[in-house]
Amino acid sequence: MSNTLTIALSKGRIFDETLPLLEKANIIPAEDIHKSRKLIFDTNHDNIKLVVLRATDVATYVEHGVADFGVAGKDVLMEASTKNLYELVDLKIAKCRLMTAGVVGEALPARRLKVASKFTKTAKAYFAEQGIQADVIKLYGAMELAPIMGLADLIVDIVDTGNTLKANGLEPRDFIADISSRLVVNKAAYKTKYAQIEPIIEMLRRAVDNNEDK
Ligand SMILES: Nc1ncnc2c1ncn2[C@@H]1O[C@H](COP(=O)(O)OP(=O)(O)OP(=O)(O)O)[C@@H](O)[C@H]1O
Ligand SMILES: O=P(O)(O)OC[C@H]1O[C@H](OP(=O)(O)OP(=O)(O)O)[C@H](O)[C@@H]1O
Repeated sequence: MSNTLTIALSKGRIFDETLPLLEKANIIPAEDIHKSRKLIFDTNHDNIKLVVLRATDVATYVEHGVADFGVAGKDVLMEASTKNLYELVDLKIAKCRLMTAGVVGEALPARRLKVASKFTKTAKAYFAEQGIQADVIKLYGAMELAPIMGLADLIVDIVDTGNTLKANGLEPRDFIADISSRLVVNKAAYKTKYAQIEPIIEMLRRAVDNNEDK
């Protein structure tokens, strides 16, 4: 059995907040990941590698066990297949909310709603739970356009400052979930590589607590 540990990360905002946490767990990339076109990176440990993926692919790599653990947003995890994953640590980074949003001041129509989102599974579950009839349309980005163009009555999207909604004439409506990034571990790897993984998890937990105390 290989004793290499592979950690899956995604570029973007999670990455920038994950690196300082990893550093506190003494895991440091051997080169500047931002300046490289590479996808696999060595670290200061011979047996720890980092792979850099799209945010939505991190859970897939860990779910299939080709990465041992990874960092992904709760929004992405709620959409993903996670039966082979443990969600072990709330890293409390990249915090935001998942919300519905619509055109400022516009009332909802008295018919089945049209909802556009990248988060279709979560959106369907949310409207079903509320007892609201809704057709959910899958989009891959720029969801704010959908209500403006008449593709949808509402969107389900991430809201932090609310600036993106405001800039597009939209307003937040209903809260769906608090989002932050989570450390996810492949269930089989957690058992077979426990001795390697557990100290790293413990250091990350401590790093999160230190961040919180500041
Ligand atoms: N405005 C925000 N504030 C805080 N956290 C956010 C915000 N937007 C997204 N996130 C969190 O950061 C994660 C990654 O977002 P990022 O914008 O870096 O990637 P992305 O553009 O959604 O992914 P990709 O384009 O690779 O599919 C999201 O899954 C979410 O958990
Ligand atoms: O409430 P705000 O502070 O404006 O943040 C919300 C925006 O942040 C995210 O987009 P991001 O900036 O990551 O761009 P992208 O997902 O479209 O790449 C999200 O998709 C929202 O559009």
